[in-house]
Amino acid sequence: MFKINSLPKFKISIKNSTFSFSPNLGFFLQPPTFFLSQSISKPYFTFSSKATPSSLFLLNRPTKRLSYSTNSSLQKSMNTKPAEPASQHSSLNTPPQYDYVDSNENADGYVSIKVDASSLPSNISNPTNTLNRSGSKDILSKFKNIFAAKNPSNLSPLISGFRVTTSDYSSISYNQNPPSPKNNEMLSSVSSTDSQGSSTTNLNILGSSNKPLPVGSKPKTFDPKDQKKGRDSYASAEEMEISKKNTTFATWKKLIKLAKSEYKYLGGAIGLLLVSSSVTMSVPLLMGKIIDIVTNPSTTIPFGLTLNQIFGGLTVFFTLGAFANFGRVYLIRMSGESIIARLRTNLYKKMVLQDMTFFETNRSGDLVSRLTVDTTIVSKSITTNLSDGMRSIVSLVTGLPLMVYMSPKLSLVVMMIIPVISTYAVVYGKFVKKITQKTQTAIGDITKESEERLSNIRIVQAFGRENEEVISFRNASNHVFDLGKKEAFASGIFFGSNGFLGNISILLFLSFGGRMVLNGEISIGDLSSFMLYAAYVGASLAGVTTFFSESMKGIGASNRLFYILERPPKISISSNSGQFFGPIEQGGIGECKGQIQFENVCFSYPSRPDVQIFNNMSLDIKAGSHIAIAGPSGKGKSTITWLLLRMYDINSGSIKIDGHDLKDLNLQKWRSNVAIVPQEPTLFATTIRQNLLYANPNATDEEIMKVLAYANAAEFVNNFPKKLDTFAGERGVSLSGGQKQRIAIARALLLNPSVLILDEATSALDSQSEKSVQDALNKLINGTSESNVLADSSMQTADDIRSSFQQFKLNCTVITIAHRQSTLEKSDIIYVLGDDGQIVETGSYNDLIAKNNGYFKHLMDTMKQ
Ligand SMILES: Nc1ncnc2c1ncn2[C@@H]1O[C@H](COP(=O)(O)OP(=O)(O)OP(=O)(O)O)[C@@H](O)[C@H]1O
Repeated sequence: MFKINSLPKFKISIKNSTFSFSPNLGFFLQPPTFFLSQSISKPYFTFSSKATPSSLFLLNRPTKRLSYSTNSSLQKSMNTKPAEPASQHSSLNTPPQYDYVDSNENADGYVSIKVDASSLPSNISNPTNTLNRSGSKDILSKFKNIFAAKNPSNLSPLISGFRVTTSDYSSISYNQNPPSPKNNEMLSSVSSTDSQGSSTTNLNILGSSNKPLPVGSKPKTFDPKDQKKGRDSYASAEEMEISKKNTTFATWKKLIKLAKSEYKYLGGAIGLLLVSSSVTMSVPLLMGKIIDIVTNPSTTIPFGLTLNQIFGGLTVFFTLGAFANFGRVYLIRMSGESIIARLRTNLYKKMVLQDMTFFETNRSGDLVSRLTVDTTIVSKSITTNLSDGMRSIVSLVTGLPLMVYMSPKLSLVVMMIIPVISTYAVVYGKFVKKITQKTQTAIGDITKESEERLSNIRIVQAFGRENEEVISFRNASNHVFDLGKKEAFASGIFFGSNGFLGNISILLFLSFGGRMVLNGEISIGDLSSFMLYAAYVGASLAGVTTFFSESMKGIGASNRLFYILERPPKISISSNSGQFFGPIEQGGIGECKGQIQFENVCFSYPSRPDVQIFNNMSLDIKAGSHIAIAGPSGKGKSTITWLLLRMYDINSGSIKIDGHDLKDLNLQKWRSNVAIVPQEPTLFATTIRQNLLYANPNATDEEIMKVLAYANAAEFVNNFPKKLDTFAGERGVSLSGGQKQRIAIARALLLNPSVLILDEATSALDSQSEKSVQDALNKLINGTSESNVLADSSMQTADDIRSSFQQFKLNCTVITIAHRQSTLEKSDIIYVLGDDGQIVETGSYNDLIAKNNGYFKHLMDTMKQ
């Protein structure tokens, strides 16, 4: 395990870039997890020193400035953020008067420090907080803070981690005369003297309070504008390009097309809609007639019916209407659900068939949001909303002529309002479309941020970033709220004024209508019918405008779906095109032997076209050979494997498998010939058995145990109470790094591949385990072992299992990417990647290491240091 005292020399590393951490952080995080956003891009310091008699480690979070000094005149100081104008932070200009209360040295040499923060500056709330945390051995590995406020939202950025690891320190005291902090910085300082009194170390940590925030500044957390930066910008540019082509009319056509397969149900629903609407629209007419009959006994009743017979008949008529309405709603809802299910499946299918660039530029949380939220909105807009809209339109187009029929004069009065409302509806609808697209994007942002953070909660907690994450989430959530507020305001104005206009038209109607009744131009019954029709028409008009605005919401959301549905993957993974390895009589090109040739390959990642990874790089790997690829970090070793799987297309040159150009091969089938154990193996949140079956769903438990034994994993799996049924946790979080790697090796072996790629496959194992996995693999690869078979449940250890192996040889090409000598030694040929994107040396380990000024020899020598 990593020991502070063993650090070689004085080191300072600054993390002010989101994507790069210095190697010394790797001690704590295996594998290091990087967040793909700006929110932890604050400077991060690790600090260690052997320049003092004892080692000292400091872990300091969003500290603005850090200075370190020893009496040996070693001084480092950094400013990581331009200072805020002093005037804004005058109250923070005074150094805080922390009272040092207690320090206590644990038996293991770690020091706990207690600081009374009661005299914190008044603008920091909860001034009675006591900073009190003690260190333990765990602190280093878990990044627990020694200093932290009880209410971290007030003080968290102050000093987040401090630890002195030495038994030499006899005292730690608070420096009463710290240097003046600048602007909003607050200062804490610890000085210590070693037991011999021969050396003093002063640590001055200048931090800042995040409450109150400096005027005009925000914590660097979620900023919607950030979403436009970095990798999101690539996706949004492409998405905007596609969205631009989708006019409202074109989108509508596509939406209707989506509903096409439901035409039987939707047709039935439209039929029932006409029935129920006819019933509804006849109500005012019938009511008017009944009022006239009741108020004027001389009125003749049609067909000589009695009033009771009329009521009985109407009850039957209305029941028919009710059934028709039920059928309409049921059919519409059912079609809606069916469309959602189909839409989601199509969308998911399109997503999983996309190329890597798509996934590098679109975050999974956002994609999930499109799959769930947007599909629901779209489906609603083409079913329920469409149905309600149609009902309103039917009411409108039947109600209006009836009104005109009853009284053209009154109709003219009422209809004066219609153009105003319609214009209004169009303007409002356009606004709603825009805001919905923005809101859905913002919801997608929330989903992707929270999904990423929650799935990496260990890192969040280990870095003590809970607070910032909550702030970031709150900001993202507030962004949605802000958009919602705008929509609410617009809706308020729209519906409020609509209601007002409706009421004004009623007033006009009553004043005109009343006079007409008095003049005998219209009967009371007809006026009542007219009033009911006017009410229906008014409601329909409101319905039509709602339909319009809801449709615009649907269109806004559907543009987010059509971007994916219509995006042709840059590399097609279609299952029925191209040549495939397999029996010639079945249309194949013969079984895959595993010969691999890279010829003058030039490549740069699409998201970073300016950085050339390979420049006329050539490789020739014989079928069935065991080769290794070596080279300094970041030179493209893993990239070779991604190109081999055609995750990306090369810029020029060619890659051939058994002489066939990779571009001519059926990708799905080619990939099924390759097994990869990646640097960071990923397991799914299911049992170990299911994870293994992912490679080969037909494998038996016996075969599973066999490959587990080869991967030196049988023993620990057998030791789990639930053995193969042990749950691996999300992304394999319930297993250690080494255990995950071994399961991943077993999974790869279970595929029985033609090409096996081991990308640092044993890097997380201790040397003993690595040796045993490598031995097993080497035996498999070279076929010298009496290996094979096994797993009878009575066999408890890997040795038991291995001893029952029979002759077995892994008959495939093996590509190993490794740094360790023990791994490299075993390969037939090593290809060494150099600085200029080419293979600079090729040969066996012994040949390469024998070259005195050789690149490989130099590489190996550097790693030994
Ligand atoms: N998806 C990507 N998009 C853009 N650049 C990438 C991508 N993946 C890797 N790179 C860059 O390509 C270069 C080669 O990366 P690669 O992972 O192949 O290196 P490597 O030799 O395997 O390194 P290591 O030994 O550290 O694993 C690096 O500079 C890396 O930053």
